[in-house]
Amino acid sequence: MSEAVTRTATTSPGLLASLDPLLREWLPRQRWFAGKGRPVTGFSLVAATELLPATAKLGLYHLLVRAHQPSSIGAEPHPGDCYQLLIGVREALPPRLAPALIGHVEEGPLAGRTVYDALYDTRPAEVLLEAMRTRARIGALRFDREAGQEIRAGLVPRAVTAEQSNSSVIYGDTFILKLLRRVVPGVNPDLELPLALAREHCPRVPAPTAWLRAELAGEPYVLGVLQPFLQGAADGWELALRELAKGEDFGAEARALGRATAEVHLALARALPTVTLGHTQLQRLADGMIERLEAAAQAVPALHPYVPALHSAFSALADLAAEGQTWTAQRVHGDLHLGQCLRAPDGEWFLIDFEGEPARPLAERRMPQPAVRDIAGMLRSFDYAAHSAGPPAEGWADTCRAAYCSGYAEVSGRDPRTDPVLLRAYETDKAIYEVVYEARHRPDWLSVPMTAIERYATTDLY
Ligand SMILES: Nc1ncnc2c1ncn2[C@@H]1O[C@H](COP(=O)(O)OP(=O)(O)O)[C@@H](O)[C@H]1O
Ligand SMILES: O=P(O)(O)O[C@H]1O[C@H](CO)[C@@H](O[C@H]2O[C@H](CO)[C@@H](O)[C@H](O)[C@H]2O)[C@H](O)[C@H]1O
Repeated sequence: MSEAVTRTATTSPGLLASLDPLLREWLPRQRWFAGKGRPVTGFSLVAATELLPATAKLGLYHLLVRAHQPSSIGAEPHPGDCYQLLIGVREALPPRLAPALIGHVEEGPLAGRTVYDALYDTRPAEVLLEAMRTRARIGALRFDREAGQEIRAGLVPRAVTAEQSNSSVIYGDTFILKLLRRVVPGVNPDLELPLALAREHCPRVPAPTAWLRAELAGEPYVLGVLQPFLQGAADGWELALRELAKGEDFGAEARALGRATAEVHLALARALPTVTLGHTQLQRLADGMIERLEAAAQAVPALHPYVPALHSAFSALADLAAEGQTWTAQRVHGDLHLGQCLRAPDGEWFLIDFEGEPARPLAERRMPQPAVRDIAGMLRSFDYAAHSAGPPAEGWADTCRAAYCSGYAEVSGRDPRTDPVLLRAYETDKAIYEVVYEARHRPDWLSVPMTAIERYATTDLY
């Protein structure tokens, strides 16, 4: 497949060829690399923009590269995922940048120089913030800032080193920039939903201050979002594990989280269209869940014995649809779990990361869905916490579940437990997603969702 390449005039055409052998080795080792388990057979350049001249002491390229990989057996041929890279070029790396090393270039325009992941370096990170501050247009890159939002010059950057699906830089404890790593064309919910919520004055989500986009072959790509940094905030996952380790209950926080989730859902339902899901749509929803179950069982054989029993959670949903049950669907978070909830030092909860499940197509992530989907994600997360450290703490998770649902009902007027079939279907679907996610990214964690799978396969609805 041929693809139009966008590059600024000064970008050398031999650049990608000279980086190719280094990227083949480096890219698959990154946590955010989505094509784990299949070799990278080559790259093609989607866009290249020189942000600092490579001839200088420090060069900087913004690259969008497509990684070619053989399709999984039986899967449709795929052009390969497109990744956003910020490549720094230096004579040699100072020791502080050693973990960011990509390699030493042997041939081509950068021969003899060292290239590295420049997001971890001060000057390149400053270049990005400055470009957003000044609403720069460089090559295909469009840096924008929300009207009325100011960015002070000179904020000092530091990269977030935690392993994530994307990569983030904090600027002076004032802002955090998330650079998306695997990028796809279209409207990205990670910018779309926080902007919509900000315009609804929803206080539970940090409002985007600025963003980076590209226009390539007539298609928009969201590449990054800058938002206020919640200084001193702790994420729900850390807090839950801390309370568990102390033998403390997390009910009050779970209730507050339920309230926060409902506030966000109500604001999303005001800001963006809602639809009623009738028989055909619910049947399609159940069919999609069944397809994912079957695909997951192909990918992770440990699921095989549970397939028939799990199937019944989805056919129960289809049965309700056939009886005439309907549900309202709206835009949702799409991948809600404790790690996506931040508690500020004053005790207020915020929800972040509206990208949805990164492995699903964008169009699917942007579809209105029953709000129960997010609730199921959080309930799974309490279960994860209860099973990830020490002996399983089932009672602790049950208290969290009940408190979270009650908190949600207090604000929304609807208790998720009044939809047990839908809730079970979504929890099962999420646990199946988690099995695949863990098998791919964190095999040591596989037993956590597998324990839930076993339970769903052998117990009735609550
Ligand atoms: N507004 C914020 N304030 C403080 N920390 C944040 C903020 N947004 C994100 N973070 C931190 O950055 C981490 C990664 O952000 P997230 O949007 O979840 O990215 P990813 O898609 O890579 O998982 C979060 O787990 C959180 O610790
Ligand atoms: O990186 P993202 O936040 O977009 O989400 C992915 O990674 C998550 C793990 O970091 C994964 O979440 C699963 O593990 C969590 C504990 O680490 C647990 O709280 C969640 O309930 C569980 O789903 C998430 O599924 C994945 O999309």
